[in-house]
This record gives sequence, C-alpha cells and structure tokens, in this order.
Amino acid sequence: MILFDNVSKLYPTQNQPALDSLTMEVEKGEFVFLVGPSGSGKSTFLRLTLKEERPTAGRIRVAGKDLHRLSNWKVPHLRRRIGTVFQDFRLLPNKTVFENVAFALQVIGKPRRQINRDVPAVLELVGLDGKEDRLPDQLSGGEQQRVAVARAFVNRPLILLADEPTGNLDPGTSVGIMKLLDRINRTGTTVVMATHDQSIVDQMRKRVIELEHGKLVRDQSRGVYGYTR
Ligand SMILES: Nc1ncnc2c1ncn2[C@@H]1O[C@H](COP(=O)(O)OP(=O)(O)OP(=O)(O)O)[C@@H](O)[C@H]1O
Repeated sequence: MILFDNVSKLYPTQNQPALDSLTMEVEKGEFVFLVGPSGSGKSTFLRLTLKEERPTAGRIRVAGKDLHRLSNWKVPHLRRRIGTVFQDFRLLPNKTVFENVAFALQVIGKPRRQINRDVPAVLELVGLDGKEDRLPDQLSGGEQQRVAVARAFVNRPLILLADEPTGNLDPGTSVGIMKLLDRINRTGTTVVMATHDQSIVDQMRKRVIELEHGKLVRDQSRGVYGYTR
C-alpha cells in the first residue's frame, strides 16, 4: 500500500537529510507505529506519502501509484484516498461538527443525499451523535479529535495517516482515540501513526518502525515503543 524504495529527502536549507536511503513497505490493512526521536523524519515520511514534498532520491509508491510519475493534477485524487489526522485537530472553527465532516465530502463533489446519509453514520461511529450542532470550541479536546477522525474517515480512505493524534490528549482520552483508530483499521483501512506516546504503543502491540536520523533502525511486529537498554 505504501512502498519507500531507497528514499532520501534533503530539505534545501538543511545539510543532514531528513530521510536517508529509507526502504520500507506497509501492506494493505496493516497498523504501523512510526517512532523515533524528534527530528528523526517521521513527519517527513507522512508528507512524502501525501506528495506534499518530493523525495531527493528514491521511489515511492502509494495505493498502486508511482508518485514520481503522478502528475500534479492527479494528486488530489491520491489525497482523497488518504485520510489525515493531526495533533492539533485542524477543525474549521466557525463550522459545526456536522459541517466540519460534511465539508470533506462537499469539496470532492459528493451529492447532498450521500452527505446526509454518511455524516450521521460516521458521527455515530466515533461516538458524537447528539453533538452535531456544536462548534469545535464547545467540545473537549478528545471530542474535537473524534471530529477530526470522523472527517478523515467519512470518505472511507484506503490509508489513514496520523501525526501524533494523541499528543494533546490526556491518557484516558488517548485510549479512546486509539480504540477508534483500531476499529477503523479493522474495516481494512491501512493506518500509519507517528507518535511519541510510549504507553499507547506498548498497549497496542502493533508493528513498530523506528527511525533515527532518517534511517530505519528497527522494524518489529507486535512491537513496543523502545527497547530497554
Ligand atoms: N520544511 C522543512 N524545511 C527544512 N527542514 C525541515 C523541514 N521539515 C523538516 N525539516 C527537518 O528535517 C528533519 C526531520 O524532521 P521531521 O519533522 O520529519 O521529524 P519528526 O521525526 O517528525 O520530528 P517530531 O517528532 O519533532 O515531529 C529535522 O531535522 C527537521 O528540522
């Protein structure tokens, strides 16, 4: 589903590469934690997967497409198949819960009939039924993240990329968000989550890929956050 083949990324202003000859593959339906110290290249991996950045060297395939050969006008099509969730939620502050989720479908031209069917269904899935008319600032952090997850998932993407989705949440709330991501993964959506959240990684026992200075230093199935040294 995601294939990085000898990928390096050197940002123009940097002298050390953010990714350094990274080769890794994520299969359809997998759940993968990306871990590693700050600056190890996790967010860069996610941005390259979305074609928000281009690699300096190497090849990337996502959902069957060679990103190097994918013309710019086809990039929105690729991104429709990839949901994204971030640490800071990124909701539209002047839109209600319903409108935030509906907007994701409106911008890709889905008919009102489908929006009125799919938005309530996904809000129920994430446990927000009854809160459709609230604005983001009338929700807790955990609820705001549930809206962001609903928005990412409403179009049933092949892949969900999450960049520290529990970074602003307390431990109990984080567990709730992880249960949701696990549920989404069980529907067949491939999930890649960059995180510093040790207790979450240790609880979930999913595949763990560790980066250091842009290199893969560990790839462990049913892994933990870090080896005890
Ligand atoms: N747009 C950019 N321009 C220049 N350098 C960048 C840019 N984005 C990231 N970098 C550099 O690339 C390296 C990898 O950064 P990246 O954000 O991918 O790491 P990360 O593992 O996600 O870190 P964190 O855990 O702090 O989010 C760092 O040295 C960072 O300073």
